Amino acid sequence: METMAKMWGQLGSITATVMFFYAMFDKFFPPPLRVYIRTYTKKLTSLINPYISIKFSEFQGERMKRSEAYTTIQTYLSANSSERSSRLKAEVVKDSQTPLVLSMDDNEQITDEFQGVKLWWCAGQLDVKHQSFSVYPASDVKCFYKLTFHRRHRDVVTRSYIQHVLDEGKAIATRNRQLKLYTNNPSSSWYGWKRTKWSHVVFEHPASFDTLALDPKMKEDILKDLVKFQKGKEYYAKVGKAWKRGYLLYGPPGTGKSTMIAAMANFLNYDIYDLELTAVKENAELRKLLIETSSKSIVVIEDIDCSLDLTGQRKKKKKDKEEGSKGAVKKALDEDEEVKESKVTLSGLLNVIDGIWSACGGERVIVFTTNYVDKLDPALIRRGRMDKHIELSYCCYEAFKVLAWNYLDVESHHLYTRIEELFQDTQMTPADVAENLMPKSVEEEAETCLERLIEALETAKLEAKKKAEEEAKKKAEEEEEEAKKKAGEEEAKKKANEEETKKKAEEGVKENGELSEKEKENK
Ligand SMILES: Nc1ncnc2c1ncn2[C@@H]1O[C@H](COP(=O)(O)OP(=O)(O)OP(=O)(O)O)[C@@H](O)[C@H]1O
Ligand SMILES: [Mg+2]
Repeated sequence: METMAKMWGQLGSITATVMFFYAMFDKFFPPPLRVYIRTYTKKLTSLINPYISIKFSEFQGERMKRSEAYTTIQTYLSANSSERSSRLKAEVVKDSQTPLVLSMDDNEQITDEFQGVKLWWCAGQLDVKHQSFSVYPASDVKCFYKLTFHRRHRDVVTRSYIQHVLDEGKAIATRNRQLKLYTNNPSSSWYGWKRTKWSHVVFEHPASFDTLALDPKMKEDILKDLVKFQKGKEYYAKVGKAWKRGYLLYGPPGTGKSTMIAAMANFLNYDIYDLELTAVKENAELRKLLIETSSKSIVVIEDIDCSLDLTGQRKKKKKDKEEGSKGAVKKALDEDEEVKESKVTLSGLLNVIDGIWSACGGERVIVFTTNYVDKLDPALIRRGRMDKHIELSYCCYEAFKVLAWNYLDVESHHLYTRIEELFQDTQMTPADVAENLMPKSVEEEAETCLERLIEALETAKLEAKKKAEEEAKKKAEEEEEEAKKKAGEEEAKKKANEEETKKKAEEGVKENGELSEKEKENK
C-alpha cells in the first residue's frame, strides 16, 4: 500500500509537471480554450488517481503568520512519529517540558490509522523566492505536511480525522507545556514598548495532592470535584452554565491554602494568575486584566479580606501607621496612598467575576483565600460565585501521617500512638508540624524529629490549657464584676424605691393633717 501511495505521489508530481507544461502553453492558446483544456486535464488525472492530498502549510496569510493547525499537527505527529519514523529531526520548542522535541524529518512519511482507515503523512519543504520587500520577515523555506488518503474515505477524513488530529495535538501540547505563574503589572506599565498586563515566570512548585496533608475524605472530595470540572465541558454546555468554578479556601495561617492552589494547578495542568488587587486602580482595569487571562487557568486572589475595603483592614493599616516609628510611618503612608488609589469596589469585583464568568472562553477556576471567612460579604461568597467552600484547619492525625511520610519517609513508628493522642486535643497548623518534622541536619534521625514534635505538641497543649484557664478565670472575674455591679444597681434601686415610698407616705400624712385642720375650721 505504501509503495502504491509513493507511486501515486510520483504520478502527482508528473501531473504537476504536465500542469506546468500547460501553463507554458498559456501563451499560445486563447483563454476560452485554456480553461477547457485545464478542466478536462484535472478531470482526467482525478479519474486515474484515486488518492486525495491535503496540504497544511507552516505559514499563512499576507503577514505570513505561523499556522496554528500546522503547529498542532506537528505536535500530533511528533508524538506519533518518533517511534515509527526512522529519520527524525530535533527541535527546541518554547514552553515545553522537554526542551528537545523529536519530529519526522523532511520527505519522511509515516502511516496513521483512524477508524480502520489508513492515511499517510509526509513532511516537505518548499523553496520560495521573495521578489518584493516585506516588513514582515519571512523564511525562504516553507515547510508543510501533506496528508494522503483514498478518496472513498473523504468523509471520514474531512469530518472526523482532521478534527481528531487537532484535538489530540492540542491535548498533547497542553500535557507537555510548562506551567506559568502570572502576576499583574501596575497599569502604568501596560502601554508603550512592553505593553504587558501580566508578567510571568515558569511555575515549578512541587506541591501535589499526594504531598498535601489533609483529611483523606476531604482530599478525595476535592479531587473528584476538580476532575468533574475538568471533564465537564459537555455538561456545562448542556446545563447552559459557563465552564467556570469558584473555590473559597479559608482557615488560619499556615494551614495550606496557598499550597493547595499550587497542587490544584499541577493536578489540572493549569497556569496560575495571581491577581494582586491592591495594584489595580479601578474596576475597568480589573476587567481588562481578567479578559487577558487564558483558558485552562486558575485566577487567584489571596487574602481577599485585606485586598478590598470589606473588613476594615485598611483602617487597621491606618492605625498601624499612627503607632509606627518615623520610617515606618513613611512606608505606611506610601502603602496607604497606594491603597487609596485603588478604587476597586466589591460590586465592581462581583460584576467582573460574573461578567468574566459568562463572557469569555471557559475552563477557568477562580480561587479566593482568606483567614477570616466571617468577615467576608455574603454576596462575594455565595454559591454560583464561589461554588465550593473549603475549610483548611489545624492538623489532624491522618494529615500528620502524610507529613511524616513526606518529611521522614516513615509510615509507622512506636511514637505514633502518643502523637495520635496528642492530636485529639491539641491544635497545631500543618506548617508548624512540618517545621518540627523537618530534620535539622543530615544526621538527624526520624525518631529525634518525632520526639521534637511530641514536645512541641505537649507545650502547645499546656499553653492552650493555660490560656483556657486564664480565659475562664478572666470570664469568671468579669462575671463576678458584672454580678457585683448588678447587685449594687439593684440595691441602689431598692433604696431609691424605699425613699420614694417614705416620701410619699410623709406627704400623705401631711396632706391628711392639713385636711383635718380645714374640716375643724369649717365646723
Ligand atoms: N496541608 C498542608 N500540607 C502540606 N504542607 C503544608 C500544609 N499546610 C501548610 N503546609 C506547609 O506550610 C507552609 C505554609 O503553608 P501555606 O503557605 O500553604 O499556608 P497558608 O494557609 O497559605 O497560610 P497564609 O494564610 O498565611 O497564607 C507550606 O510551605 C507547606 O510546606
Ligand atoms: Mg497563603
